[in-house]
Amino acid sequence: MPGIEIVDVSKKYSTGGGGGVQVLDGLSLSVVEGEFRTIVGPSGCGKTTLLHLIAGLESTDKGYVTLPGDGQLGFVFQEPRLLEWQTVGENLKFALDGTEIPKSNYDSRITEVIETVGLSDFRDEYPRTLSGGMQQRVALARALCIEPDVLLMDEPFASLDEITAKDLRHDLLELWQENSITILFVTHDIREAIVLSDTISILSRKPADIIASVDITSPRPRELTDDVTADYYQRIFSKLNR
Ligand SMILES: Nc1ncnc2c1ncn2[C@@H]1O[C@H](COP(=O)(O)OP(=O)(O)OP(=O)(O)O)[C@@H](O)[C@H]1O
Repeated sequence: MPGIEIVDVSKKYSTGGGGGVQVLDGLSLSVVEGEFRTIVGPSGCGKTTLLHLIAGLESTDKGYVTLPGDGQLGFVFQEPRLLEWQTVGENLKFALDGTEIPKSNYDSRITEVIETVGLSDFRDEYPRTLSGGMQQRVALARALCIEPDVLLMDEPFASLDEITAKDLRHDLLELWQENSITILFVTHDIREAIVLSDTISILSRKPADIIASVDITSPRPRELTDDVTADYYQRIFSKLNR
């Protein structure tokens, strides 16, 4: 089934001094529908730019992107980016307002998604009263409540402590397995990528190209400390470091 198709995409940012920064130059990538794909690559190579182009937050100079299903898209950033003056429930309602989902379904949808991320008792709380990990759970709930076909995740666990990140990785995999969502995940953490992904695509320095895509075939659940994780790490790191 067609998933995310990124076809011959180029992007150059203009800079103050003229010239500009060519971040992507004819990049193509196919992600199968329902796949969990992770992108790793050197800092500044264009990973966030790629997610922004897929989400339509930036426009491409050349090439195009197609999405599976109705193209409904959820985005989870490194920071939760919640509306501080709205409760957890209101934050989700705000996201639903941008969709075709009938208003009469909002309440049940919000109840279901908040329960899924384990925050049922916090629906009427304001973000500032929640820990960083709980806020990131709300951000995940907000992305999920719109019934996305695609979830784009830009280093979503990078600012969390390791225990919280581990819990969230576990929950994310469960959610992904229960709902047929195509996930494109960006991380600096190669071991995190191995624990989560079906396939890891390694980007070069900018203008970014795909150096290699490595299928992770070991059975889930996987741990950061597994021997097989260490083997994949060596393989991926050596390609990344070329
Ligand atoms: N709006 C912008 N205007 C000009 N240059 C930009 C803009 N956004 C990003 N860049 C530049 O484009 C390049 C790619 O940035 P991007 O954030 O996509 O990389 P990244 O791989 O996500 O980086 P990191 O891993 O450090 O988060 C960088 O050199 C960055 O400075």
